[in-house]
Amino acid sequence: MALLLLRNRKASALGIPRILRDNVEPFGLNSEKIIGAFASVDVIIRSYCSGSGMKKFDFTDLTRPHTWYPLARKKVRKVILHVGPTNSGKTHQALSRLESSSSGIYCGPLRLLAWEVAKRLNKANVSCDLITGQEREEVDGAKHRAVTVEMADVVSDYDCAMLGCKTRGFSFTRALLGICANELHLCGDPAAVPLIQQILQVTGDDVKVQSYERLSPLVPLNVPLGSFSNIQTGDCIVTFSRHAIYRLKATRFNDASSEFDVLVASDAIGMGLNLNISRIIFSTMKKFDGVELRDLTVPEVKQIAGRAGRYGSKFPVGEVTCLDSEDLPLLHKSLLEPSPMLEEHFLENAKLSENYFFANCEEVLAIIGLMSSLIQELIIVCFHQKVATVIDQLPLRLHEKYLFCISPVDMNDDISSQGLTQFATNYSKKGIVQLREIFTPGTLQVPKTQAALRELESIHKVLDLYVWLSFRLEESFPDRELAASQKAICSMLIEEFLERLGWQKPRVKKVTPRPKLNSAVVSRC
Ligand SMILES: Nc1ncnc2c1ncn2[C@@H]1O[C@H](COP(=O)(O)OP(=O)(O)OP(=O)(O)O)[C@@H](O)[C@H]1O
Ligand SMILES: [Mg+2]
Repeated sequence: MALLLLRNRKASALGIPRILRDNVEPFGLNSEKIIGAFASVDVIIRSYCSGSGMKKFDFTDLTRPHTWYPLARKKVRKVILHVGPTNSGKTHQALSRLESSSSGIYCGPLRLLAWEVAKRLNKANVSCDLITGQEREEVDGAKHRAVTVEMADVVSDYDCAMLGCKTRGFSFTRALLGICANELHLCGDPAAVPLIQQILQVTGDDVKVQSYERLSPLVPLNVPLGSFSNIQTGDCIVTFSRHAIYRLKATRFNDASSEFDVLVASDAIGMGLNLNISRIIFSTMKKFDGVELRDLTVPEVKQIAGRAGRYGSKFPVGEVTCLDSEDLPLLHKSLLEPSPMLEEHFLENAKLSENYFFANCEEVLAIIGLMSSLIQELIIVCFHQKVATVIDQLPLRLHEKYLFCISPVDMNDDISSQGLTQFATNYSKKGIVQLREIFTPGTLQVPKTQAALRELESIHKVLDLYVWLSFRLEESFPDRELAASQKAICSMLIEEFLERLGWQKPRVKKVTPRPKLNSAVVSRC
């Protein structure tokens, strides 16, 4: 599901918004101001493009998204909600069930988690594919798949499915409603239960709640870290921006003579990873969320703090503290408070960058009213005006325009947006986009300045975009391997740059479950 919002004058950029605009009119919405509606992008785009199903699908009735997944609706799914605090064995229990099933799919919020599950299943001789936006590792004869949630398969029939409950907006809702499985396991905070129950009320599924208790203690400390000289082996310092991670790695812990085994991580670490961590240290309790610098929420604090002292790890008791003493009260308070029940906070939760806007909140809310119980799980899919404008000029078919519009491109980054434009232009002209004609690998070199570092990061994004497109337009983007190897070189050169700043290269480059901690970095994948 998505809320499509575009400026009126861009209404025809993709053709689709006009259809939506025309069809939301019966609701009495003012199409001059708002051209949006909740809709299943999947269903709309696919049925529109294929020319089939359009007659059957009533655009004006957006109130019954569960009916968009007829395969799942053929079953009365047994849905098990595994709920409890962090480190209580929810994932372990659900995965055990997945492992023993005859066929299954795991949908995780993070690539690392999908990777961890694929590894675990394959190790247990349960062949399992790994599928994310940017990679596909298929195992012969596999009846199991570990995927990132946006890749959830809603067109196959599984015995068992598992869905990580750290929400990812519409992808999560689509998977929740659309996965066709005899059993569906969800793991998460008790605060999500009423909402999930409400969402699933209309599906006829059989929903059960299974509660868990923490398996090992987590102790909030009364003393802050104060100084980095107090860092100990097993510590994990959590920060909220990639540059802060680099800075901390480079200037604090990574002295070549340092004996410390320390992990520097972003908040992505909170999404269920199992690592050997003795003490979590919040470098700050504030996070820039794309709009403003705000305090961490109760669930965020709990999720991140919950990485310390994982059951079965080297550290049977976890500790948590902050770098600065002034942050301790918020830490302690957050750990004591129950997570707020998930409610309808659509507009507050929706984040818009300067290129987007809510056309008319009252009217948006009128539409939202149609979907009341689902709102929490919805996110806005805004077709970026810049992308739509660029793509609309090109002689592409609708589904191709749609694909370029939803591609993971950072249009605020000049090099990335140029990359997308060039890919789309070449594709429309020649039908084939050869990376070597666009990109000269020889130009890659170790950056010497912060600006050069940013440029290299942008090139990495462009290569990533190429890989993403190559999975969707395989024949037209044939140089996936070259792109992937160049991406690896980019990462190496970035590490090289950091090393020159005094950062000690980690012995473990990829964060694996329970790695030897040594200044590894976990960031959102
Ligand atoms: N019954 C068990 N036997 C052995 N190990 C277990 C068992 N239950 C949990 N564990 C281990 O304890 C650790 C924490 O469990 P798990 O990851 O399932 O917690 P969780 O409740 O999903 O936590 P989070 O909310 O942080 O994701 C994992 O390393 C897991 O393998
Ligand atoms: Mg978990």
